[in-house]
Amino acid sequence: MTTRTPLMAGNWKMNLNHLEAIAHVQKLSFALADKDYEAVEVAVLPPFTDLRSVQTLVDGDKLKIKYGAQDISAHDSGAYTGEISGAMLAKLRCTYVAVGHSERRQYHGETDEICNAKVKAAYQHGLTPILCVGEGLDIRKAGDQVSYTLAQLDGALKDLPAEQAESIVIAYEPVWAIGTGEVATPEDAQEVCGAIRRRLAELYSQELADAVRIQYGGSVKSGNVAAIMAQPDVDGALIGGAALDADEFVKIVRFRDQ
Ligand SMILES: O=C[C@H](O)COP(=O)(O)O
Repeated sequence: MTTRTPLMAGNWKMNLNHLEAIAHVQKLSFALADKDYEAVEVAVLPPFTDLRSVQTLVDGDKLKIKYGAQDISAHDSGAYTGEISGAMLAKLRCTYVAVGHSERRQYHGETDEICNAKVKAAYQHGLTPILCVGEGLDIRKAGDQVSYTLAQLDGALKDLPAEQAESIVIAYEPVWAIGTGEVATPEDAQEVCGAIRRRLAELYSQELADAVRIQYGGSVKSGNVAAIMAQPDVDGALIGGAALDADEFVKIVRFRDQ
């Protein structure tokens, strides 16, 4: 049985400017100790404009916290106004990049095909994608959450070689639970995260499926994280609102103490 190190990643969304980012990461780094990093991988996903400041702080103080971006262009360079390439993120020494967050899908029309191109762009530049999948409320009410989410997974992983897929992180985020306070039950999270792992085994191999980390995201807080993390196929969380409060985020990282 593969041991998967949990990944707790804070997605700041469009919050905290570069000065606030420095203060926030400093607060996290003062609070987190070596034993936290031994038990859990900790990452933050700030806005693009914060990344250089976060990089300087992390490099300068040799912090163990990882960081990444919330999006990546499917293109390498050129006339794509407003976009940020994988090469630019790699130059900032990002580890992770979120791909296909439901807010990108909803407000920016990102399809599974675009997510597939972005996942490939991330690997091309040595970045690890955190691929977000998950159903909306109508799909959940119809009981189609597993088939819907697996179709998103299939689309985003199309033609992705096993050597790349083995390091991907999948974030299962039911859209109805994002920012609503409506957290999925631990059983809801396990149902879909378990199905994702079985699909990875079908698409690749059991060994690869056992190695991939699958996060849950959607109204995760210190008060509910332990029950979610107790599920066998949940290997971490993608945290939005609660990641903006450093004390709360640290408590989530220390989910075993809750
Ligand atoms: O990326 C994070 C998710 O969208 C969850 O956000 P939330 O914790 O505010 O519900």
